[in-house]
Amino acid sequence: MSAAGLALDHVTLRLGGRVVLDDLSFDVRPGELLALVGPNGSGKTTALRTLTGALIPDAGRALIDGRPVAGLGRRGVAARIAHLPQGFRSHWNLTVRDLVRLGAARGAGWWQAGRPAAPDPALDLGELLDRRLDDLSGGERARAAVAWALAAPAGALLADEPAAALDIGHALSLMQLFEGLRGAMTVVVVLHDLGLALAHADRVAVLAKGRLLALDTSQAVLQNGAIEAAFGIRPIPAPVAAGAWPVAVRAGPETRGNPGDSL
Ligand SMILES: Nc1ncnc2c1ncn2[C@@H]1O[C@H](COP(=O)(O)OP(=O)(O)OP(=O)(O)O)[C@@H](O)[C@H]1O
Repeated sequence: MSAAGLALDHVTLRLGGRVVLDDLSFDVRPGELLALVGPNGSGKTTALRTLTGALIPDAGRALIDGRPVAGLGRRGVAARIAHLPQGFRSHWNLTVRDLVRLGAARGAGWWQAGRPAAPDPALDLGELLDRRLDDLSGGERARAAVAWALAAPAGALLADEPAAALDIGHALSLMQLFEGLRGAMTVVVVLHDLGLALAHADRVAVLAKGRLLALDTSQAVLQNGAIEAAFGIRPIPAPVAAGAWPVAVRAGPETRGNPGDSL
């Protein structure tokens, strides 16, 4: 399966009477690693769920490879997109091995799914395969969830805060795993850690109040003021070697008040 191109095209979406996505448009190029960042409530999860067709826009459309998501059906979307929701939990207290098997059956059926490949070594699940999910730590469960998401072939992975529970070593391994998928798969990853986003993504989309402030390279979003405008903080490039954390993020005096107030 080839990497999928994704897009939101002038999407406006209301939830509970409030505009959550406000004329939001962006393209994700086939095979790129795109980080989606923005303050709490800025619409990141809603944008991913719109791309999967789980939420229907009031205006505009979501597209996979140029085709409206609405016309693909649930199975059509599942065959193309792996969606790892925020705080993923399995309904059953499976072993990690069975969770990965379940992931391999997504979009097909148990009877059609081949044997899943072993989880990527970057996920460090070798010792955990026969442990049950309820007996794992939050970060171990989060790594198992990524293995679930990647167990079936798909043209794109939409991962909502997959690194939130991970220690720094496992978070870096996860981002390296995503980098390794480049080209073969499109990856959209929601991250709260700006260091991870800026260090590893091909491009960074900055959301605030349901609007796109920037979609550009890390260098560009650091320089064009989008990070300041979205979060009310000042990103400071750190003097570290390439490949390490490229920025430190320090609160500035302008952090008082609500992020995005200047929009
Ligand atoms: N079912 C709902 N009904 C009403 N409002 C909702 C509903 N779901 C989400 N919202 C609101 O939509 C806005 C965007 O939510 P969303 O989960 O997309 O934000 P987010 O950027 O992913 O936030 P976070 O960083 O906190 O995970 C929030 O203000 C949220 O309260």
